[in-house]
Amino acid sequence: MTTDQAPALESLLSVRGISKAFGHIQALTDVSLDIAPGEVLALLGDNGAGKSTLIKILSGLYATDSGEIRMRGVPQRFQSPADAKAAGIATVYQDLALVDTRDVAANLFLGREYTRGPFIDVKRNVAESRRVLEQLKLGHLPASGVPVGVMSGGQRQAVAVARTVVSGAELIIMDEPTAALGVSESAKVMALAHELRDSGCAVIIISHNLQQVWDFADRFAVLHLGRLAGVRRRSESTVEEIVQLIVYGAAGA
Ligand SMILES: Nc1ncnc2c1ncn2[C@@H]1O[C@H](COP(=O)(O)OP(=O)(O)OP(=O)(O)O)[C@@H](O)[C@H]1O
Repeated sequence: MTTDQAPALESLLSVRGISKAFGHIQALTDVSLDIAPGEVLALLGDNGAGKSTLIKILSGLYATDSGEIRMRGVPQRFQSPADAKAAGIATVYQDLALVDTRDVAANLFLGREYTRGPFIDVKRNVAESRRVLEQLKLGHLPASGVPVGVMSGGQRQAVAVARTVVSGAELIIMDEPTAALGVSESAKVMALAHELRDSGCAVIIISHNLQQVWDFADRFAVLHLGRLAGVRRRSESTVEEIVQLIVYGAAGA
């Protein structure tokens, strides 16, 4: 049995001994986890296992009761989502938070547009958007002229992910990215995680669906009743073992 806690490369994010309670409910107990640049980690667990709580802590939405978060070895104290963003962590929630009436370029650069004097430099924003879309192998998406509201679920997800790249994020957290998607769109979104990884970002994907993430994640971290039940490298584990961790909190149970 492998308990592959630390990745081979130097950690980008290092979480040590995180605990969090809501009143009498202990949502997380002593969770420690590492993720390296260029790695895709799937965060798995049954309903109520603590996935959302952990992600909200990493996103600066919840404070921890105890434990430590480091980015590139530097201790962090997130008091707001802005703090987590400033540390290089971007989270794509299921609502995607896109402006449906605006095009891709407007969404990618919302609030950080290139300007020329007092005006938004639309040409440059579109050109930079094309560059980011190409980088993520999303060159088929129109950078301008088409409101994102008319795009498919998978395309909108891709736009939300591309926006995290524009923001300069190093760790991108995707919260159930395929929950509302069909099989082929899901596969495209998961492939996008590989593009992020290949560009040196670290990616955490939260999922209920092990089958969907199995082929795409390098490692699997399983939460069970608020505790880290195990971390496994895909190359050294099986679907059956991960399912046991999810359901029973232990392999070979
Ligand atoms: N804001 C909150 N107030 C009180 N209890 C909470 C709160 N958020 C989460 N919990 C509780 O903490 C535990 C962990 O919940 P969490 O949402 O993190 O799990 P999850 O793995 O994301 O589950 P799901 O897959 O159903 O979203 C659960 O018992 C949940 O009821």
